[in-house]
Amino acid sequence: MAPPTHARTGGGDLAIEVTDLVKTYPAARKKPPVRALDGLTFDVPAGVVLGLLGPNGAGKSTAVKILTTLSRADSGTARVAGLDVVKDQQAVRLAIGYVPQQSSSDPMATGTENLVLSGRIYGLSRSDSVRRAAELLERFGLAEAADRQVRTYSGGMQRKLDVALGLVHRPRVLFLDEPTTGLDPEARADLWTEVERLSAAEGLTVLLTTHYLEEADRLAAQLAIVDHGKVVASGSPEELKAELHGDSVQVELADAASTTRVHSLISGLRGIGEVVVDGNVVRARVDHGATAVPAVLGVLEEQEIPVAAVTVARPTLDDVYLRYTGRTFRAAEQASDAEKERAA
Ligand SMILES: Nc1ncnc2c1ncn2[C@@H]1O[C@H](COP(=O)(O)OP(=O)(O)OP(=O)(O)O)[C@@H](O)[C@H]1O
Repeated sequence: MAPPTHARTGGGDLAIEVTDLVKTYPAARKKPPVRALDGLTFDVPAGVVLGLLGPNGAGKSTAVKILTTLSRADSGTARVAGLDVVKDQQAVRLAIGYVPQQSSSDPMATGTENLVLSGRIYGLSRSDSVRRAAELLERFGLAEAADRQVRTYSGGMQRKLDVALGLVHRPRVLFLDEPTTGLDPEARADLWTEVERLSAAEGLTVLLTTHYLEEADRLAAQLAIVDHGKVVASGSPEELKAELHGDSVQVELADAASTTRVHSLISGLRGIGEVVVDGNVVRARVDHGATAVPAVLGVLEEQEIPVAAVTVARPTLDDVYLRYTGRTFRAAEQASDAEKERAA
């Protein structure tokens, strides 16, 4: 497998530069230490939305905590808005906005009160804070709810307020940690539109972490795919998918018990690349979808294996992830969840 060649974009005005970050959490309760970052390297050109995509436990939040000065790496360097996150900690804090996974708003205060307080904390005068609060509430479609307590907001409204809170002091770089986790599809799409608008209209650099492939595909102009604390591939979603030639054939089986047999039958056909099993679905990378499907269906019919559905698709980010890590995104998430349960 060829190593990723474009983890660095090189040249231009870089808003974030991350070089070889390593972070190990110490051993706890007879558990071994956890190497959360293992030489993480990537950069983000100014004005770009970069998605740090990886399954749970890949190290995304740890990276964001280091870049937002909330945690320190064991080694490696990171610069944000041209400033070193260790040596220029205070200046970094003023140059960035950070929207953590957990909401930081006060549920008993109104939207306006939350924003005004945040403005005051950042050193804005009272009148500037009030003006900025009104401007942000308007921009995020929250003006009508401005004087309501935040606890009465829907999940989507609360998340928009969280993003607004991160923007009060007009940062140059905005960090969004898993911004749409827990939101329904409509609220998620709504927030995507807001983030797109922000980056387009204001030239804001946005680093967002996500474990939603669809979110990464839709929102990020550049992606860094993270696995076990390292960037395994990077580029625009289109570039990453275009690197995979051919198509992806998915065979959904009526009976999950036959997946192993189907895996070996399909693997034996000509023109077939990697074959993986994902639940009752067997997925294969093929040179040509149009010629592979009749061959796949032929061999399954011959063996009298019932098929629920067959689909042919252009490569997805899941295929990209599979190519660089050897497992599907869903399998990686399940493994990470199982690991967490064991550790608990
Ligand atoms: N404070 C901590 N102490 C010990 N281990 C930690 C700590 N924080 C994170 N980890 C471990 O470090 C690894 C990376 O975690 P991190 O939260 O950075 O991943 P992530 O990609 O953001 O995933 P998630 O979306 O689940 O937060 C995981 O194995 C996690 O269990």
